[in-house]
Amino acid sequence: MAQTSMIFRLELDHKKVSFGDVAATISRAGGDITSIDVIRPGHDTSTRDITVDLQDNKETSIVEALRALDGIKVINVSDRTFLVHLGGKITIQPTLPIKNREDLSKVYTPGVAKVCRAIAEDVGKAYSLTIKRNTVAVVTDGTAVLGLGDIGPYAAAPVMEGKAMLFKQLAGVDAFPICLDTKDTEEIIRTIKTISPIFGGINLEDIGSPRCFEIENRLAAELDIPVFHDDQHGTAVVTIAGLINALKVVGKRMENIRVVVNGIGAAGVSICKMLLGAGVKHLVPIDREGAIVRGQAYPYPMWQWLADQPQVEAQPGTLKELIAGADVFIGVSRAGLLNEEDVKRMKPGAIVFAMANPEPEISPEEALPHVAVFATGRSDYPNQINNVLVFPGLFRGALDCRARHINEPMKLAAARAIASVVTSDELNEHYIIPSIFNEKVVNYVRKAVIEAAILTNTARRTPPDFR
Ligand SMILES: NC(=O)C1=CN([C@@H]2O[C@H](COP(=O)(O)OP(=O)(O)OC[C@H]3O[C@@H](n4cnc5c(N)ncnc54)[C@H](O)[C@@H]3O)[C@@H](O)[C@H]2O)C=CC1
Ligand SMILES: CC(=O)C(=O)O
Ligand SMILES: [Mg+2]
Repeated sequence: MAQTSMIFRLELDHKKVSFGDVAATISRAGGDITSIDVIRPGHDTSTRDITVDLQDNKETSIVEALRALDGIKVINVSDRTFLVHLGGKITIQPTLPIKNREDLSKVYTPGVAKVCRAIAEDVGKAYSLTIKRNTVAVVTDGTAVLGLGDIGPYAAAPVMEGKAMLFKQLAGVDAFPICLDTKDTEEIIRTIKTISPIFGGINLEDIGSPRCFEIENRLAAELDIPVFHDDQHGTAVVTIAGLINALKVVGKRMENIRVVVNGIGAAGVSICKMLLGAGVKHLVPIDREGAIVRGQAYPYPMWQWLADQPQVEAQPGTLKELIAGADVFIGVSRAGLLNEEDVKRMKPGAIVFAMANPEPEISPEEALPHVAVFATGRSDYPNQINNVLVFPGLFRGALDCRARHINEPMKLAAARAIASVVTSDELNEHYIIPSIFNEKVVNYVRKAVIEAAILTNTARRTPPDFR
C-alpha cells in the first residue's frame, strides 16, 4: 500500500479537547504527524493544519476517529499529492522579455519574417533558430499508463507532465506532453509525423503493446529525429544497468544465470532483447497464458521472435512453476503476482526486480527476507529501477549530437554508464543503482550516448565538448 501525505484542517474547542488528544488519536488511527501550522489562533477555539503521513487506505479511519472526538470540527482534508497537481505541473516561459516596440518588432512581425525566410531556404536552420534543438514531445494514447492500463488520454496527462518536469529538471530538455484521443495505429503515426517539425525528438510513452512496436518502428524509419519508446527501451536500459551491478553483488555472470521475465509487453520485449544482447543464455519469457516457449507459434511478431531464439527455454509452464530455480526474476506485468513461497524457490543469491508501477509484483516486505537483491520501480524503497534514470540523459545526448536514431549501441552504452555511477566501494545489495538525484547520472549517460552515436555514424553534429 502506498504512503501518502494529507493535510487535516481542524477546529479545536479548547474547553473540550487538547492537542495531545488529537495527536494521540491520529497516531492510533495509523497516521504520523510531520508538521502543524496554526491557521487561526484563539483563546477558546483555534484552527490548525496538521500534516500527516499515512498509508493510502488510512485516510477514512483517521477522519472518523477525529470526528468521534468531542470538540473537534474537521474543516477540510486535502491530499498533498493532489495539491501539487493543481493547475498542472509545467508552464512555458519566454527566453527574453518584450519590453518595447523594438523588441516586439524583432521577436515578432516584421523582424521575424526574415528568420522565417532563412528557415524556408534551409530547414536545417530550424535547429539554430527555433526551439527544435532542445524540445521533445512526450506522446501517449493513454492505453498502458503505468500499470493502470487503458485509462485514456485525459487521465494519462499527469504522468506525461511528470515526465516533462523530469526532462527539464534533470537534463534541461524542454518536453511537451501530448495526449492523443485515438487508439488507431495509423492515426497516431500520422499525427506524430504531422507535429514533428517543431520537435528535436519523440518520446513515446505508455502506449500499449503490440501497437507500440509498429508505431515506434514506422516513426523511426519515417522521421529524421530520434524516436524512443521509453517503456520499451528506457526500462530495458535501466534494467540491464541494475542487473550488471546486482550480478556483481551476488558473484554471478550473465552467461550462467536463468532469468524469468514476467509480462512480455512493451517493457518485457525490450528487456528480453537487451538481456540476450548482454549475453544471457537461459531466458524464460512469461505472459498471462504462461511461458513463451521456444519452437511454438505465436500471434505477435515480437513473441514469435522470442520463440525463435535459441536461448529461450522450451519448457512450458506458469510463472509459479517456472520461477523455481531461477537466478533472476524481472517483473514488468502487474501487482501482487508473487508471494514469499514463490521467491523462496529461486536459487540462492536470488535477484528480484519487481518493477510494475505503482504496485510491484511482490512487496518488499514479503520478498526481502528471502532474496539477495531486491528492487522496484518506486521512489519510496531502495534500488529504484525506473526509466527516469535513462530518458533525460539519453535525450540530452541525442539532442546535443543531433542523432538521427537511438540505436542498440547507444542503449547499451547508457546502461553501462548508469551502472558505472555506483563505484565498487559503494556497491551493496541496497545500492545497485544510483539515485535519480545523483548528478553524475545524466552527465555519464549523455557522454556515453554521444560517444556511441558518433562511433555508429548516427550523430549529425559533434558537440563542442567532444571536439
Ligand atoms: N519501473 C519502470 O521503469 C517501468 C515499469 N513499467 C511497469 O511495467 C508494467 C508493464 O508496462 P508495459 O510493458 O508498458 O505495459 P504493456 O501493457 O505493454 O505490457 C504488460 C504485459 O504484461 C502482461 N500481463 C498482464 N498480466 C499478467 C500476468 N498476470 N502475468 C503475466 N503477464 C501479465 C500483459 O499481457 C502484457 O503483455 C507496468 O506495471 C508498468 O508500470 C513499465 C515501464 C517502466
Ligand atoms: C515508469 C514508467 O514509465 C511506467 O511505469 O510506465
Ligand atoms: Mg511509462
